[in-house]
Amino acid sequence: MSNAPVKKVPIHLQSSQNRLLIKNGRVVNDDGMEDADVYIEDGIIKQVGRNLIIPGGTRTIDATGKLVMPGGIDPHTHFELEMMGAKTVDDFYKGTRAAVAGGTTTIIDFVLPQKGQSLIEAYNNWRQKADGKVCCDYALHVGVTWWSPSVKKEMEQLTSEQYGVNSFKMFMAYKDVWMMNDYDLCCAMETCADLKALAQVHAENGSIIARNCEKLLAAGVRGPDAHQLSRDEELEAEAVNRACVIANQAKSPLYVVHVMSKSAVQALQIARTRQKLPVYGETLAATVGTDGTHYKNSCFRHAAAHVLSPPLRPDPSTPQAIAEALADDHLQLIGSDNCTFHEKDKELGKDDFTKIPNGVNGVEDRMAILWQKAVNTGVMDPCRFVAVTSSNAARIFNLWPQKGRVEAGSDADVVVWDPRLQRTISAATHHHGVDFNIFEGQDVVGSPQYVIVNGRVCLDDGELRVAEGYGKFLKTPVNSPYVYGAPPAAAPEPEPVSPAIHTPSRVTNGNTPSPDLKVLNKQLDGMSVTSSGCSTPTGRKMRDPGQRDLQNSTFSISKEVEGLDTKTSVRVRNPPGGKSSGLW
Ligand SMILES: NC(=O)NCCC(=O)O
Ligand SMILES: [Zn+2]
Repeated sequence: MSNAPVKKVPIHLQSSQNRLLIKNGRVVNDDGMEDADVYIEDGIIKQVGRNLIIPGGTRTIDATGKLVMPGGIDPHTHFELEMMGAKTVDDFYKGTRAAVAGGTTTIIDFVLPQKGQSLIEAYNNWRQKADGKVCCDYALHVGVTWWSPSVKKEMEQLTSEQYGVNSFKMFMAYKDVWMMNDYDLCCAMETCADLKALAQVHAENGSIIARNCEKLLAAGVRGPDAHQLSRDEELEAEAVNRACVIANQAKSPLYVVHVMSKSAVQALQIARTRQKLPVYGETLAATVGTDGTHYKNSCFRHAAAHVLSPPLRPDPSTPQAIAEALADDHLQLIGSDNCTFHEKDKELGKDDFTKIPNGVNGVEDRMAILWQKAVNTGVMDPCRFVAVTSSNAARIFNLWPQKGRVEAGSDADVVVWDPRLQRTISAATHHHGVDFNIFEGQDVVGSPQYVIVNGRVCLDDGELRVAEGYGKFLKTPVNSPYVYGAPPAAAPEPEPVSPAIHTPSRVTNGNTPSPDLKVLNKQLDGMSVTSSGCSTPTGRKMRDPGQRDLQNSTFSISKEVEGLDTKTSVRVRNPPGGKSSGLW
């Protein structure tokens, strides 16, 4: 495709796309699947069901054999970020273009102020960079990279309706740049709790990393492989534990961004047993889709392209373990941390690994990689896939059910997913600005065929037709019911906050499985064509022993969806948190 951006097309000029019917597909939400048609008008899902009455002139997409899912929400991107003396290649146009190509229809980027800089000034700067360029909707987290009474005041301002921010990220690494000490971290988390915003942390022990870097450089160890050596799993796990302790002391819920190792997942699990408030864990497509063996590649370009923090782990069992942690609700979301740098920028660290700009791609391939590694292998069912790629982010950041759900009244951000579509990931064909892809050469089965963004068909039978500036900024209100609990009802005691967090094992979408669910799921296991794929309370797809591979399995989504003349709709149960009431 041409690199020239398509300028925004006013919605009233897109008449043929104002009304859209997606027919014969299987609708997948995080709590169940049903065979249903989806009717969209003026950017909103108007009806979901069968035998819908549709106005003439409506465009129809035939989704026979396809899954109809909420568009992905990538909770972690860095578009047009300046760091370590370089600027990311993917700006808000190229980045969101790549996002849409892969099935993601909302991204949440990070405003990262310099130490001493006004948070509001940085926020305005980000809005300026993004507003005219985004091809899909976006929201913003704001980094708290230093501490003072003015920062506290600005956090309060940012959570107002005017700015619409409900999450703040603190760094425990990047010493002397963005890192906060424990005292300041505690103050920032207390402020988040007071404001009913969500505290996020980059969890790595930055002081010890700095010391390790000094020692490695002094010993003449200067190549990209030293990046991982300077910040091993122990330093991530220690920081995860410390962040949980501080959050507990500050009485704050916590969201740990990019959990990259088995040790860190374990630290999260242990901390949750004593944690008073929710702790969420996000991992990355990079962690599930590749590993740290690439740091040993003799080509500097190749090794440096994989440098991000925390790093990919050399333990080859990590990707599978992380996919399982996502399936079992030990982790709740998968993001990309998309932060791409040109070769010439990575070369800033040619003779000193500490100067390699940190970051990798992932916003485009996040969904296909997880599908390939977790759904096709039987680790996760399609409902859990929707939960971790979309709905959980919508709930946590208080965008649900506007986003993250295929339901009447929700925004028409919809993906028609072809579970049989085969392709090979490559920098030659991806839609990023960067010329390297960390998943290069990987074959995936399952990708979007159509991507609908606010009612507009932006990926049309594989043809990307995004429009620059078409997306809008999403204000995220504080006091997410999912994080802070629904407002108390009249008589009964309020529900405990987010059961997902307190019962992290064996659940789909954060719910403790009830006995009847287990029975239901057992029955579903025996059902073929029309049954829900949400067949286990763990989120793992039921399968017969030895049939882990979707392509070789009797569980064939495509086969199941095709040729149906009857419908079985299975709703597993209502999601926690209830419907979001916090939207302004
Ligand atoms: N993750 C990374 O390596 N780069 C982006 C900045 C950050 O999130 O740490
Ligand atoms: Zn990041």
